[in-house]
Amino acid sequence: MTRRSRHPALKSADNGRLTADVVIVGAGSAGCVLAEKLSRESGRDVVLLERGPGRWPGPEDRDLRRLPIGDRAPYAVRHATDLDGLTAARGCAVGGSSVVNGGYFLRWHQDDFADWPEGWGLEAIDAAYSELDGSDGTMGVSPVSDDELGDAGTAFERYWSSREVTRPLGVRWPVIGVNRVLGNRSGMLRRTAAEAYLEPALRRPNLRVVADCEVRRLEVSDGRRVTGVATDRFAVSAGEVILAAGTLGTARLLLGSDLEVLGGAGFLEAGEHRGLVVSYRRTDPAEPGMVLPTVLHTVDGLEIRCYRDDFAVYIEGVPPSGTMVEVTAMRRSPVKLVADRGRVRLEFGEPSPEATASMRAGADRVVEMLRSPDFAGIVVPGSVSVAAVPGFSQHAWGTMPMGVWTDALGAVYGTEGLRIVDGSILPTGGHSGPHATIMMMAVHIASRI
Ligand SMILES: Cc1cc2nc3c(=O)[nH]c(=O)nc-3n(C[C@H](O)[C@H](O)[C@H](O)COP(=O)(O)OP(=O)(O)OC[C@H]3O[C@@H](n4cnc5c(N)ncnc54)[C@H](O)[C@@H]3O)c2cc1C
Repeated sequence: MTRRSRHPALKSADNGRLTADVVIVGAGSAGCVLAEKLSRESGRDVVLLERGPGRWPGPEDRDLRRLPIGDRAPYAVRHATDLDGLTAARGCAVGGSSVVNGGYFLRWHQDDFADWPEGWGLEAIDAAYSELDGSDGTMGVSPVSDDELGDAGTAFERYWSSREVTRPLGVRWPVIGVNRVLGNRSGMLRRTAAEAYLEPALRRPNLRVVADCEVRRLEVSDGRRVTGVATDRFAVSAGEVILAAGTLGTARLLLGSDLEVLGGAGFLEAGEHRGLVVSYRRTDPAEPGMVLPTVLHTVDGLEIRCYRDDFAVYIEGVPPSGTMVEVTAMRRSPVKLVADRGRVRLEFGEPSPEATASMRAGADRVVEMLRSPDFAGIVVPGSVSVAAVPGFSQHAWGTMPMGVWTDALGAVYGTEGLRIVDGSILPTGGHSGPHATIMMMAVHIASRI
C-alpha cells in the first residue's frame, strides 16, 4: 500500500494504474497554478504528483529570515555542480521552490518580452502578472517597507538614487535603476504557490494530489506519443502529461526518456545567472529581516543585489564569509545539465569573457559604493573583498524554450500528449529573478489550454 499523506486533503493512490485526463508532474511554483486552473473544469480529471513530503511546510519553514536549503533542510534537494564546493538546491515540497526561495517577487522588464512567441503580448502578460502581484493578488505581494530595509539597504538606495532612477513603491514594472524588492509573503512568512493556488482547490473531486511520489520516467510509444508516467509506486495513463518538475527535474525526466525528438541527447543546455560576490564585514550585526531587500538593475544587464547579511546567517551549515553584495550578469550564461543518477549535474565551465568583464566592472562600482560616506559606520574599513570566481543564482532556465522546442503554450514539438510548463520553457532571460515570471507563464498558459 502507499504511504499516506499526513495532510488530510492530499489523497493517496492505490498501487497499480491510475487514469486521468491530465497528469501534472511537480507541485511547484508552476504546477500548483496548473492544478488549480485545470481542475476548475469539473469534467477534467487532474492528477498532480509531487516527490516531496505530504506534510505542509509550517511557519518555521516559511520564515523569510532563513533560506531553508542547508544540509538537513526537510524540503530541499541538492544537485552536484562542477564549481568547487557549490551545489544547486531546489524545493522538494508541496509548493516546490516557492517554499525555500528568497521571497523576492519582481516582474521582468517590459522589453524582456520583445522576443517571446506570438500570443505573449504585453497586455496578456500584465493581466497574468496582476493576478499574482496585484493589490488583491493571489501571492500576497508587497514591497519591503522603509522600516524593513535595514541600514545597508537604506545606504544602498541613498547611494544609487542620487545616480539612477528609482521605481516608485506602488509600481509593479521594474526600471533600469533602483528596485525595492517586492515579496510574496504574509508578514515575514513566504506565501507559497501551494497556499495561493493548491489549497483552495484541494477539495475538488476531480483533482487528486499525491505527495511522496517520484515520477521515474515518461511512458512513450513509437518514440513520440506520451501516454503517461511511471512513478516509484504506480503508473498513470493520461491524455496529456504536463511536466512542471522545474528546469532540473524536467531535464532529468527528458534525458531519461525515449523521446525521438531529443535524439538520445546526453545533456540539455540551460541558462543561468552567474554572480560575483563583493563581501565586507559589518561593524554591528544586521537587524534580522528579508534576505534581499533591494536591487539595482543596470543598462548593461547586471542585477546588483544588496543582501542584508552573511549567508551563514540564513543557511544552516554555511561558514561565515561576510555580508554580501552580488553583481549578477542577467544575460544568459550557459550551463549543461547532465543526467547524474536520479538527479542532474550542472556543468558550468567558464563564463563568457563579456559576462566576466561586465561583472568585474560592476564589482568595481560596488567597491566604490562600499567605501563611500553612505556606508561609513556600516562597513569595517579594509574589510571589502571581491570573490575570485563567480558563483550562480539557483535560477537555471530555458532548456526547452517556447518557439524552439515547444509552442507558445508549452506543447513539445514532434511529440503528442506532452507539454512542459515550468522554468524549462522560458524563451529568454530577464532583468529580474525568474519566480514571478514562471508563475505568470503558468497563469497565462493554464487559462488557455
Ligand atoms: C534557494 C532558492 C532561492 C531562490 N530565490 C528566488 C527569489 O528570491 N526570487 C526569484 O525570482 N527566484 C528565486 N529562486 C528561483 C525560483 O524559486 C524558481 O525558479 C521557481 O520556483 C521555479 O519554479 P518551477 O515551477 O519551474 O519549479 P519548482 O518550484 O522547483 O517545482 C518543481 C517541483 O517538481 C517536483 N519534482 C521534481 N522532479 C519530480 C519528479 N520526478 N516527480 C515528482 N515531482 C518532482 C519538485 O519536488 C518541486 O516541488 C530561488 C530558487 C532557489 C532554489
